[in-house]
Amino acid sequence: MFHAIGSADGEEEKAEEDCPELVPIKTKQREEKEETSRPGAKIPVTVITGYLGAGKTTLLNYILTEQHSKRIAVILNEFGEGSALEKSLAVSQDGELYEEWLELRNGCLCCSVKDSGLKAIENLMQKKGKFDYILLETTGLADPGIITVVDAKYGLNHLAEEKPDGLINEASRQVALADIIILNKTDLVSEEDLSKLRTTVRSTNGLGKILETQKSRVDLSSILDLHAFDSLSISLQRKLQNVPTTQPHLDQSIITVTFEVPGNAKEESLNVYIQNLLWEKNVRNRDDDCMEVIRLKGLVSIKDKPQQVIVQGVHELYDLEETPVSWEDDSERTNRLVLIGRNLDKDILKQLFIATVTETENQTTHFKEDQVCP
Ligand SMILES: Nc1nc2c(ncn2[C@@H]2O[C@H](COP(=O)(O)OP(=O)(O)OP(=O)(O)O)[C@@H](O)[C@H]2O)c(=O)[nH]1
Ligand SMILES: [Zn+2]
Repeated sequence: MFHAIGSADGEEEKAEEDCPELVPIKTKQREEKEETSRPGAKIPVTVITGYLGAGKTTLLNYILTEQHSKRIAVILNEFGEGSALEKSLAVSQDGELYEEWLELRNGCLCCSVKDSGLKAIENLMQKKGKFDYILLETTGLADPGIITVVDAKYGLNHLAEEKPDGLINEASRQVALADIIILNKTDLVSEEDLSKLRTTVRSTNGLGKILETQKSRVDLSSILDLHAFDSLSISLQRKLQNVPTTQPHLDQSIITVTFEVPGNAKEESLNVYIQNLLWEKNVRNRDDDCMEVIRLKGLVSIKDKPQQVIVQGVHELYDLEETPVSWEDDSERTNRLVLIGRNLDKDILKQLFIATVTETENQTTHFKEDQVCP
């Protein structure tokens, strides 16, 4: 999610006019109600991320110029000086400069912002009303609905890059967070190298859809329905069922762990389980390394709730969302979780979840209150 930053009292009145009032966060619930009564009322925001030069702008330009029936808004969120202007020019085709939204013939809009993505999106809502999709290019934001573009030629190097202090490198993090991973520039590598990259990417993120492209020319229908897809818990259930637990490809590398536990969890116990992983970070594996969860996704069964609940987590943020789908009967109730991260031990994670569901006291075995992970 975007964090609202209060706008400075400006000398520039024009800029202030363009910046609408920020909407308080408490409107979220109302919006969700609206969405259920009016399907499709929420516009999906997709973040396009990826290593320097992987092909993000190429992808956006492709979307902006390709003929399709969708109304798409693209926000180029460039943080570097100068590059925004360069990109604007590249996109506008006729060389027209814009600070405003640039309308393209195929029903798309494009805009470049340097600071808050939120400002640009709200601006867009006020001026243009309805869009099918909003795409946002960035190198840093983390939010569900993420497309990561990977350079087929240098991707493996980026993924293997070692960071000081054992930190997770940026390329791995981007792949771990992605819903869709585009292996771009396939023209530059042999089938053998491509297959190595595919295997590494798959072992990092067992959940995401992998696509292969040249010049980021991807089938648009396959990348534009990320949120729509997830809100249907039936498809999520089917999708999660096919996710395998992966083996670490490199030492200390990110893997995907998945398991299923039948039964109901009390909402409070479920929160404790998730918070121990994402917030307290006090769950350790057999080597006493802290588990680091980057992404968490699941379909869970909560005690006294007839509906299936989706849990989504990205780094420290997570939320539980009731779906409109009810469990058919009690025998069917089951929890399916997918966790992507480092030092993950499937057995321990599953055991802890079983303890959560059955409310036995073995919760403490792998939690060390006094030894919080960095
Ligand atoms: N050979 C080859 N080159 C490509 C392909 N896709 C993109 N490129 C080139 O790769 C370079 C970088 O592409 P961009 O789309 O600017 O990459 P980006 O991710 O937006 O880059 P930054 O914004 O700098 O991080 C450009 O020169 C593209 O023309 C491809 O499939 N094959
Ligand atoms: Zn770019």
